[in-house]
Amino acid sequence: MPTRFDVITLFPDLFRILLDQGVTGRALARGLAELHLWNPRDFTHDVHRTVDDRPYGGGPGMVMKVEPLREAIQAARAAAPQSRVAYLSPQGRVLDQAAMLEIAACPGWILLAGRYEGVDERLIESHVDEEWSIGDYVLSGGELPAMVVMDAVIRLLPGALGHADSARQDSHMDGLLDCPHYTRPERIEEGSVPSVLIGGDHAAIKRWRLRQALGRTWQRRPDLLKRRGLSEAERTLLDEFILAHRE
Ligand SMILES: NC(=O)c1ccc(NC2CCCC2)nc1
Repeated sequence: MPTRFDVITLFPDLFRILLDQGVTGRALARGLAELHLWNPRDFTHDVHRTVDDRPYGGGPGMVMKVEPLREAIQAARAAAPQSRVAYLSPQGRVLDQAAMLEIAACPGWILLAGRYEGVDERLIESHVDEEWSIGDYVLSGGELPAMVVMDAVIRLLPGALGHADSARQDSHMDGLLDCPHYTRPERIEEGSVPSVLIGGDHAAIKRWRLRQALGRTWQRRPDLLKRRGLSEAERTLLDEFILAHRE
């Protein structure tokens, strides 16, 4: 059963990025996921195809009107009855990898990408199920956040990645930062590859990678480590890392 994304956007062409290449392009081409685009301008009924208007109370910029968005959402809901509606905005729940796993578990999402100063609050209150943010910063549209969510979610779908394991080994998977990566040649002016990775001791390589992930998380994102907690074995590996990295 493919995961279905219906995106409501004034700029559908922006989403070619997802369709044309990479993991998302292949997954969409293979039907692991579906992408449908709905332009609110197609749901206007005036000669000027008006989707925005001036804000009540004054102030700069424009606000997206309720009616075109309501009709676009209703059309998407009719096409995707199992989908929930999510609005991308800085006022939303900030998403992390755990949230992406939750999102990936649902059959489909109708993503509302806003523009201008945002959408009329009555649309959000009446037709939006969830509000999401990809981080605490302001963007000129909800399209890039929508694509960020779709990219993060699609790569979690079974079969989306070449090697099933690579999704699980993604950084921020099981709450740790990623270990360092190396490829040929083994020796270059920038340095050499850690010898453990050259040998064939797969148990040692697995331990080294976990030790590095734990150590880097401890060094760079202690907040993640605190939230995650450590097993006895992980505690030992982290202690080894700290001992080896004391100044
Ligand atoms: N941090 C975010 O996820 C985010 C989402 C939307 C946005 N801008 C949009 C919201 C309505 C008009 C432009 N900026 C930031």
